[in-house]
Amino acid sequence: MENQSYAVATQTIAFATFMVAILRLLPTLQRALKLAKLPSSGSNPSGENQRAYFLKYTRKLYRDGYRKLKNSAFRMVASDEIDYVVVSPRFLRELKSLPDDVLSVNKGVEKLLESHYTSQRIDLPVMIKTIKTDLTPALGRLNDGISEEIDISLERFLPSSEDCTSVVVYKMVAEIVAQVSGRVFVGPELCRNPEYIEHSINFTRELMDAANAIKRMSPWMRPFRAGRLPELQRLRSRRERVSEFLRPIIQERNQAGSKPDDMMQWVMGRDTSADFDTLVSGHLLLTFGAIHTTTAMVTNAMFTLAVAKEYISPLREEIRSVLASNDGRLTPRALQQMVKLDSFMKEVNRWYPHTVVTFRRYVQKPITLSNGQYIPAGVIIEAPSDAINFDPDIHTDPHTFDGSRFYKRGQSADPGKISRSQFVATNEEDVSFGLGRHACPGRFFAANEIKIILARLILDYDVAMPEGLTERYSNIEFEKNMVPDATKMLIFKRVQGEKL
Ligand code: HEM
Repeated sequence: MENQSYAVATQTIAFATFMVAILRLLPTLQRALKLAKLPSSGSNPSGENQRAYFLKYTRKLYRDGYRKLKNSAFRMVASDEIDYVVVSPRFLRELKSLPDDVLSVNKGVEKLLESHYTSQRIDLPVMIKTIKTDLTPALGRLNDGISEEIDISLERFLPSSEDCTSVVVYKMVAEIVAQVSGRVFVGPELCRNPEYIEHSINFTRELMDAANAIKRMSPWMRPFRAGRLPELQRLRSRRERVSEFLRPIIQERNQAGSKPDDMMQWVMGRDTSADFDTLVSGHLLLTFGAIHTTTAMVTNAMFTLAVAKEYISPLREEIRSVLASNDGRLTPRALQQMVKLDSFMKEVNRWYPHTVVTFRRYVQKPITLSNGQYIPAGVIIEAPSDAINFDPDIHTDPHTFDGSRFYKRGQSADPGKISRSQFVATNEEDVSFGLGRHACPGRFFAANEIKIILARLILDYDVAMPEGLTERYSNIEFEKNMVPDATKMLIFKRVQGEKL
């Protein structure tokens, strides 16, 4: 009798567990059924496991899918457990205006960074507001400080003599960018501190290492094992050191009446109730968004200039003449007049973007596109920015590198459309900086900083490949990211008599 009731109890528990599992899986199953109705970017003909296949051919898979299916939304089976739906320019106009409770940028980034485990806070609207309303309008008065910081940091790498110097470009540029951005983020004393520069450069890498280590772990194991990952422990320790580094500065600013002219202070002024954790998290979010994106862009431009020397003379000429007509100062107006440099930067960014997708949004409520396709909640949509950049219907002869492409386009455009050819432009056919309300708010600062660094390097130095090398260094592709090789060197030689 006792055995019988034990058996019944066991069966009931097993059935209940089964039902709970079914109920929990139901939304996933429903989503899978709805998703199956969307076309797929293509099967995996190699027989390799899907993860390996995706990692090997990511860029190609997006380009092939876009070429075949650019008039519809399509599924992309990637290397993680997330369902992705790729949307082309045709749908971006209708999607970009949807509110955040339908398409969430934060949830998309939280998934990318595995915020639940890495503890990186994303939802910090004060940072975006401060970039837009304080940083961008302040560029005019910040540029002299930015130029000063570039001079100071360049001296560490490039001697003022006319000898040739071999430099690991990414390392040099990362230090310049960390210091220059730091000047604007936390002021001149801190930004020159080697510890600050080291945190700025390494935080992003450690955050991505931790997020990727978590993604490699089975979702079922994460709640139990993720905390023990060495990558996550390294990230925690980095965050603690950054907190301790920033603590006295934040305390001092809370107590003293002084008001430095920098991001940290603007954020504190804009949100007077912001606690210590918010300020540190905000600073780290800024570091994540700003340092390696800008560094990659400048490094890519230098790698290209070292082999495409025909651009050096016209760019130098433009920089010289703009300086001459602006009393030798790199004001935002002067930088805006550097249209050939702007075009060159935009073409470099088209060819060597840091990611193959932008406009990543988590779908919180289902959407029906104008062509009738249904996108269920729970997936991430992405714009295939790299594939769009090489679409022959958008760019003539897209596989030819033409540094003057956007200059020529700007010259021949109607006055109302000239801005579409600028480096900072965003529209449905140009999503390198994303699109809509959440398009990169830091792009005006980035363009400003990149132009000042490049103007300085182009005017003052001749740049060349090391002896025996003639080909541009290839970028390294991993998953959806593409980065310049951080180990590669170029030769810099001071141009006689030049000084910016
Ligand atoms: C060449 C350099 C840069 C590139 C290529 C770049 C690219 C991007 C892209 C593609 C997005 C996503 C936009 C979207 O999904 O619609 C983004 C967002 C963002 N970027 Fe940048 N970025 C750069 C520099 C910067 C800098 C210097 C800052 C800070 C001063 C910054 C701060 C941000 C922030 C805070 C967001 C999130 C915006 C939001 O969620 O509303 N970025 N960036």
